[in-house]
Amino acid sequence: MINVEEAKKRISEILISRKIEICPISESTGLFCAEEIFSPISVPSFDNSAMDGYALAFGDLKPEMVISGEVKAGVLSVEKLRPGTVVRIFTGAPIPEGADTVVKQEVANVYENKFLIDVNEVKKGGFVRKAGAQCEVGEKVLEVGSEISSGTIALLASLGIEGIKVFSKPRIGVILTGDEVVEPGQKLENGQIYDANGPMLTSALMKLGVKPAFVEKVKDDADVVRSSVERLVEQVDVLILSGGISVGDYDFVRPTMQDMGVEELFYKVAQKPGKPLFVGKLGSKIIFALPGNPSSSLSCFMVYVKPFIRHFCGANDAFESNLRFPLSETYHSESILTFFLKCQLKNGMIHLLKGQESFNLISFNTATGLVEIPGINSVSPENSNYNYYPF
Ligand SMILES: Nc1nc2c(c(=O)[nH]1)N[C@H]1C(S)=C(S)[C@@H](COP(=O)(O)OP(=O)(O)OC[C@H]3O[C@@H](n4cnc5c(N)ncnc54)[C@H](O)[C@@H]3O)O[C@H]1N2
Ligand code: MOO
Repeated sequence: MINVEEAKKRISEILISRKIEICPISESTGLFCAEEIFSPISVPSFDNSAMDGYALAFGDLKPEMVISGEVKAGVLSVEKLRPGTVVRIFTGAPIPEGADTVVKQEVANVYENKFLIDVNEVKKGGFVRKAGAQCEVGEKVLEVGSEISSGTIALLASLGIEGIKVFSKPRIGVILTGDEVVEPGQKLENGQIYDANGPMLTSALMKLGVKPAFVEKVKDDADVVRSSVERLVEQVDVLILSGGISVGDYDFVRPTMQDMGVEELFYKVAQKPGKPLFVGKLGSKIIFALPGNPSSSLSCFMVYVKPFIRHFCGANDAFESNLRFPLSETYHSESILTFFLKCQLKNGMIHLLKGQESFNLISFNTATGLVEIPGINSVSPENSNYNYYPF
């Protein structure tokens, strides 16, 4: 059995080969950039007004000046400013040659074609958005591995970029084991339970922008588990199994991995829930076998599978889990295991919830995430910071 830090380290060291594709920017939200982007133009590409008002040369400023013309946004050619005069100007309109300052209309008085101003209200260069203020031509604006948000898309669009190279999402499939597990909608016979892990893992994957290639339920039968894994692993980059990974007579997942020659990266982590976690490699395929209890499955997903998938998707910060918050109460544990507890993050504090058993889902509804309580101390004091994993 290894500890949580060692398990995280081994996952962060898995080598993967990502694919790259070109994507229209409008379809790239949530993907990760696979190239450095350098601005093809300066933005703004011309000096322009930040306000509706009047443009003038600060050196010519006088309490009374003549309004000699008008410039509106979108005009393609603009006359030079006549010395000693002002021009009416609108937000986004080009600053005429000879002008260097804009006065917003709220502080000016206008009488016929006269512009009247308290000169103390005017700041040299005021309300002029200079060419290149956002970025200069050739300036780096995006790093490899940065996540594309609506804001990123606005930035790329402002540079006239229509498509970018992004990392392809991995293909991921889910296999659920357990003879007792039935689909919602079916009648529950004695000894049966409804499948919580299938919908839960699907939802957690969808949140990462990955639609599972399949979610297939298999019987607790050695031959069926093996033939299903052999067939389905071919279809994906990452295979996730739920259940059947413990030591019972009907837990066939680890023996299957051994029979198939899957290289075991680790099995069993000193943690609760989720101790019998298996991670392995078959050629270029990565296999996560998560324990069947839903809390154990979700906890292992959040702590190990999620960062790995984000890494596969191209995120450059996938393994930097720096969310740490103080506990609202002291937590006592006699265990050497690291605990991942369902909690609520409220007003910057972590509040532990009732019903922490790994079969118990009642607090999943109100939980905002998990908190990691290291197993080395028997007392985890309130107000100290602990790793937090948001759902
Ligand atoms: N002798 C030992 N027994 C167990 C150990 C151990 O160390 N020695 N570890 C326990 C721990 S910890 C866990 S966690 C479980 C993990 O067991 P498996 O991964 O083999 O999972 P199953 O036995 O198939 O199922 C466990 C539990 O979860 C329920 N389950 C399974 N699939 C689903 C699903 N899709 N939706 C909802 N619930 C599901 C299943 O009915 C079981 O109750 O092993 C302990 N045993
Ligand atoms: O540690 Mo198991 O994962 O109790 O539920």
